[in-house]
Amino acid sequence: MDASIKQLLKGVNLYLIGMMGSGKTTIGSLLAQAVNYSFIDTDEIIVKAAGKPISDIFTTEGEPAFRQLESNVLAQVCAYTKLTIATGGGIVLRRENWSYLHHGLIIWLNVPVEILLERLKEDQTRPLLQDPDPQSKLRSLLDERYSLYSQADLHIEITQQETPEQTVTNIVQAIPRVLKTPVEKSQN
Ligand SMILES: Nc1ncnc2c1ncn2[C@@H]1O[C@H](COP(=O)(O)OP(=O)(O)OP(=O)(O)O)[C@@H](O)[C@H]1O
Ligand SMILES: O=C(O)C1=C[C@@H](O)[C@@H](O)[C@H](O)C1
Ligand SMILES: [Mg+2]
Repeated sequence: MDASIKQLLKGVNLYLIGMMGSGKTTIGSLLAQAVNYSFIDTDEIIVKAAGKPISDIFTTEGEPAFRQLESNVLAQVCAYTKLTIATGGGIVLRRENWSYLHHGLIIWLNVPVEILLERLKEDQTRPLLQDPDPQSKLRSLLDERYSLYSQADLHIEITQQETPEQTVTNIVQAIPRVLKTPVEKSQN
């Protein structure tokens, strides 16, 4: 790892936000390795704790119950440092979650709907995408959430089919632009 990134980050957590399929889980794991952090995924923690897949939680307990579990997990993880955290696509929806996210550096993976659709066309694990018209569903979710995702500290625009490794390189190169020191971040 580049020693200057380590000095700059000072253990501050990296939160990946963005739409389902934007690559938070895939890229988060690689980004953690790149900056020598541990990796966690709020969706995975919820699935392990509940003992059932997210689609089952949505069906049996409903989306509000899932959102509460998500906030509980986020509240717990933000107490730790040196983490790269892949969040669920809807983490931005609750105002209280932002107070946790702002403990760290928030990175938005901004991926066009066409690419999301291509990645997720065979997917059955995302309950909100089990819709007769997944493209319109993704568009309306993105419209609803766009201004929320925009509140991230760092916007990573993915405009073409780039590899996860290229995206990680872009993120690592962009971090110094938004995080000169942790003090500056807290003053923004
Ligand atoms: N360049 C890429 N970057 C990231 N993911 C990619 C890329 N190309 C293809 N994928 C694939 O896209 C799919 C969705 O990625 P991933 O599960 O990481 O998204 P996510 O943002 O964590 O979604 P969710 O919010 O539903 O958890 C995966 O199957 C992943 O392998
Ligand atoms: O975008 C969303 O609302 C979701 C994304 C996934 O990460 C999961 O958290 C769940 O499928 C809901
Ligand atoms: Mg994920």
